Amino acid sequence: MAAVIHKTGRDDDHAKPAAGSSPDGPADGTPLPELADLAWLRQTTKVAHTSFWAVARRLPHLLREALALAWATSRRDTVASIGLNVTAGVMTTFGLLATSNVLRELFASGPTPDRVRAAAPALVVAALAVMARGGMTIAAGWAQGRLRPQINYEVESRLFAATTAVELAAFDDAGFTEEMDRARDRGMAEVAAVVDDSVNLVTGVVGVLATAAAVTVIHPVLLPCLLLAAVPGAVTAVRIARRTYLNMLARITRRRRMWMLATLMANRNTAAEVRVYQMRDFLLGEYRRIMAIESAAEMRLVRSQTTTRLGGAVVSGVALFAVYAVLAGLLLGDVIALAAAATALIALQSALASLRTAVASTNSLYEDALYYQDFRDFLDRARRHTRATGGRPVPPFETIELDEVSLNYPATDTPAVDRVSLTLRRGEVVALVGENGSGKTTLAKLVAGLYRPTGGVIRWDGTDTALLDRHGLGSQVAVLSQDWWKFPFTVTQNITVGRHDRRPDQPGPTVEAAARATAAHDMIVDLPYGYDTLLDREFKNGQDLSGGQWQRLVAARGLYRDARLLICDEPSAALDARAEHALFQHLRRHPERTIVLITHRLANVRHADRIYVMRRGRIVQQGSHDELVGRDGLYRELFELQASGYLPQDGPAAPAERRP
Ligand SMILES: Nc1ncnc2c1ncn2[C@@H]1O[C@H](COP(=O)(O)OP(=O)(O)OP(=O)(O)O)[C@@H](O)[C@H]1O
Repeated sequence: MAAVIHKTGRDDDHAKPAAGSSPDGPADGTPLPELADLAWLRQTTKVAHTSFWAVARRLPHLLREALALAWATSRRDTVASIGLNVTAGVMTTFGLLATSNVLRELFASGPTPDRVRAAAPALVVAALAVMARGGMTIAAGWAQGRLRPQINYEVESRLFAATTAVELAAFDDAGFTEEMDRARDRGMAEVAAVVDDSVNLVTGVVGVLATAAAVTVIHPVLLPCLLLAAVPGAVTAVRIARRTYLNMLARITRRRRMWMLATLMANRNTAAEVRVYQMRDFLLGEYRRIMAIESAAEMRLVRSQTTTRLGGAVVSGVALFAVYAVLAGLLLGDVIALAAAATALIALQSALASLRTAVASTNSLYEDALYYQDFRDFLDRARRHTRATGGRPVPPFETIELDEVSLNYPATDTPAVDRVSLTLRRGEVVALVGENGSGKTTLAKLVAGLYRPTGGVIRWDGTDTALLDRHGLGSQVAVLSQDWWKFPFTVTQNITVGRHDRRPDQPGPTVEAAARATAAHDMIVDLPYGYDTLLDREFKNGQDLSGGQWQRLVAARGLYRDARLLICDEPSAALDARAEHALFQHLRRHPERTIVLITHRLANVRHADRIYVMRRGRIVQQGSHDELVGRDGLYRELFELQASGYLPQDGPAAPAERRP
């Protein structure tokens, strides 16, 4: 399987459409290539990490890391888990040695009552050792149980601290999203399991060592017998774990598609469109097709696991038989006494039980280690996508200057913004206009600091923004985006989240003032709980708003933020005429505020200080409205097209047409 992956697992394979497929989908109805072929997996190098020796080499490091995590989470519970388990192991040794003494006394010559009396002290020691061992194992289990939720909490905090710190551009990288899914899907949950397994492994190994010590004291030749009995089970367990993980790797892309389809079929947001376009059969058909491939892969896995298990069981049986044969031989050859042989049998059972624990936890640890590696890889990747926040302090700006700024989205050849130079000054209203896909939103995101330019420099008052404190820079920016998220909070929270850390003594508009400025106040007080209404239908007493009502609320959030640079990307697309008028009244020139306005409704940019017209990522025209309308070019063409919609269609014919 690994060979196939290495042969075909190149990144450029991802971009190529499958042979025989077309923009309308695969002509023959066969599944999309990523559903069957591992080459579509982005993280193909993972497979190389799954060989037994690769994992075995990582194991000590992993154990150290797991224990360090446990230590950082709770020292007391870590010490208790390991300390109590190790002491329980020592009790095993005592118990076995005492048992050996009991048997020696019982098998000695002499009257039975004398033999029993002689064995009594050793019997008491053996009983005490067993009791102490049981008590300590239970206490260790309690400490381990306490560790688990604490570690889960720690790990979740680390993951979400990383996902919220990465740059926005990370989410355009499909590899990042895939790793994030994998880390959230299994990786995160397995970290506590790694700690659990590490403690169990230590416990199992201590148990085996304790038994081995007892057996060696009784007779050294019994030690290799123990090893012989253990090896086949360990090999089988590791092989099964590796297969399971490889299967998971192969399935991840299919599963992501299944989640995607499941979300489309069972989601309030998509329910209407699914019905309007009668997509039910289409979606169910796609889902079933992937399910069929998924089930076939599962069946293959179960079959191969069963075969491996069967082989392992046969070899284990033979090994155990061999151990008994060796013991019989030693007994017959008078190498060991009967009492020692009987103790060896008991020790063998105890050792096998400890070995089973050690092997089972090695097995789980092996598998969990692979998932845990996903979690760590994701954190590493997230770190690479995270910029240091610190830098020079950012005083309120006078000018923002873009110097030959470009941006290429990941894995694209054509720049979305191409060598753009412009200057924004405090108190100006600047408009970006152009046809769909011309780069306006991307340019606005660059100005807002959401993306770093891939070429050129952005300077705030002459300083490269890369050198400035990111938090300070972001706090001077508000964006009214054309794509907003319906936060499932109350109305008030939906507005105040725009500047949730504003202290009461700091200046800024009140919630109501912001809502009034965007004509949202009246509609809010009409809601059943006014400003306290929860905006999510999926919770009790939750309400939803219309598209335009949401846009008013989102605009109120942007104004509540009260930032020096306000970027408005289609802020009125869903607003009615009255709300639009109210918003644009508010977006007038203000001496302290710079406004970047993106809109297709050119009537709204007439009063802008400067208008930049974009085409294919470049600025092709600039000037005031009157200047641009007075010249031939894209702006006049777009403006006249829009204006023609307001001219009477059946009015008097144009002079040229009136001529006979
Ligand atoms: N996240 C992204 N990843 C890759 N390409 C993108 C991404 N976002 C936008 N693009 C591409 O960049 C180009 C510019 O897109 P942008 O959204 O900036 O255009 P726009 O002028 O704002 O369009 P519209 O008027 O439709 O909002 C388009 O070709 C678009 O397909």
